[in-house]
Amino acid sequence: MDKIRIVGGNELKGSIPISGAKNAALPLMIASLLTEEKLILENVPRLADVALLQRILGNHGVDITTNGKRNGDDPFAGQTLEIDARVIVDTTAPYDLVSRMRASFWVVGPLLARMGVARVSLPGGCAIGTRPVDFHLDALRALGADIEIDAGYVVAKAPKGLIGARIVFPKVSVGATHTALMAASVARGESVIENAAREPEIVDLADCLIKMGARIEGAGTSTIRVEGVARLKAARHAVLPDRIETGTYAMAAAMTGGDVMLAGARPDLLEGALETLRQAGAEIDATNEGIRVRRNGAGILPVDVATAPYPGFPTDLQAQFMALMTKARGRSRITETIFENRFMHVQELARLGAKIHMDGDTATVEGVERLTGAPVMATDLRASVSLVIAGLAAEGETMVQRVYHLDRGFEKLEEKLSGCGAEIERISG
Ligand SMILES: CC(=O)N[C@H]1[C@@H](OP(=O)(O)OP(=O)(O)OC[C@H]2O[C@@H](n3ccc(=O)[nH]c3=O)[C@H](O)[C@@H]2O)O[C@H](CO)[C@@H](O)[C@@H]1O
Ligand SMILES: C=C(OP(=O)(O)O)C(=O)O
Repeated sequence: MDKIRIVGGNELKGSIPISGAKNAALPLMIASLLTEEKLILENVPRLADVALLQRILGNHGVDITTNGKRNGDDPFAGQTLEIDARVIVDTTAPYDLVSRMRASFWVVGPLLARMGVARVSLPGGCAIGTRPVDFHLDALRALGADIEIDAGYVVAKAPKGLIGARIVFPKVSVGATHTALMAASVARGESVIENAAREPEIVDLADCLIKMGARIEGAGTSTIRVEGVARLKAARHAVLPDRIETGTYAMAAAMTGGDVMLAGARPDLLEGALETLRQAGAEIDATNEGIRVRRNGAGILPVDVATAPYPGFPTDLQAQFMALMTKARGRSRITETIFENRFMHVQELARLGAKIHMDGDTATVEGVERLTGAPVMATDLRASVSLVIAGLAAEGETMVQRVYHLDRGFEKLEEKLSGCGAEIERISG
């Protein structure tokens, strides 16, 4: 298994290109199942999750062509996928594939809507909580589906097609909003989705569905109205920049000090998190090129945060922010309100000398003067990158093990950071 070796202490200086968003690319690829015509997606990140979803879609009969790289191409440019779901040969998404990635479960909505039947294994994904799928299933039931659980599989049937309905989510769910939006787009009649997630990735999916001919209003607000259409057609869409990758590198720059341009990043996608970073002492400026992050001389200030659905502080940046707070001048409190078990980075950060006390859903972090390098274990995607951020500021060598978690969501992480002066390398094995 590969490891990442970091020798901490260098300031980050330079430019980091921001990739397309994993959490938008995945539902966009899945939306291809809704049409017999070709969906062309640009700016798709090269990630393990994207490759796995290509395999899952391939299993359903979807044909995907990827543009190759030519000499002289920007090594960080995203890929273009031409996705052709003209024929669906199999409506089963098997356990061995779906159990490895949460988002793959979302094929259930489009398969059901288009084929009238779907058999999809219950999902896996980052082990950060129980993560049930009841909201997805209730949304599909509201649209007229008959759903049973059989031997670990969701078996959904709607032989006469889905019918528009009012769907009220009891709690904000990104994935269930994706499911409802995709299924309602081709249901008969009008649907209203209430308490919908407002994340930018929902807006990106809605924008692409609209290009495909869907009639959707209100994406980005809590109430989304969808007038179902008989069929969707070909479209071309570019995936929006990854706000979590952006926030992660912004925190890395705030942690090490220095001056970094996050090229291609969109500040409007993470205003709340950037404001929190400003309070922590980082200077942040939006420019034509992206977001410039600096921290010169002054130390890191403690800031309390609680995660919340968009536009609140993202749970996907909680671990990275905790890493930053380990070196703050004072005490901060970090509360996780979305997932009940998203603190696995705490004991690993402690190996580097961080002082963190847990009480229920809140971590109290006592900033320390110095962190010291140590062997640590990546436990999930964002937890892993929090260890990288801490390692960049720790004295001596940090060896991050189980980096396959990182490869799910961070494209060319070592190249991007070493390009800004970090001492970081992958050790294959
Ligand atoms: C691939 C992707 O985009 N993953 C993101 C997505 O995950 P995901 O879509 O899985 O997360 P949700 O927004 O659905 O989860 C929010 C909360 O709702 C609960 N819940 C969800 C669905 C359901 O049927 N029943 C239920 O109880 C979850 O356990 C959790 O407590 O949004 C999360 C919250 O921003 C992010 O951390 C993940 O990175
Ligand atoms: C939790 C995440 O991914 P997933 O939902 O695929 O587990 C994430 O992207 O941080």
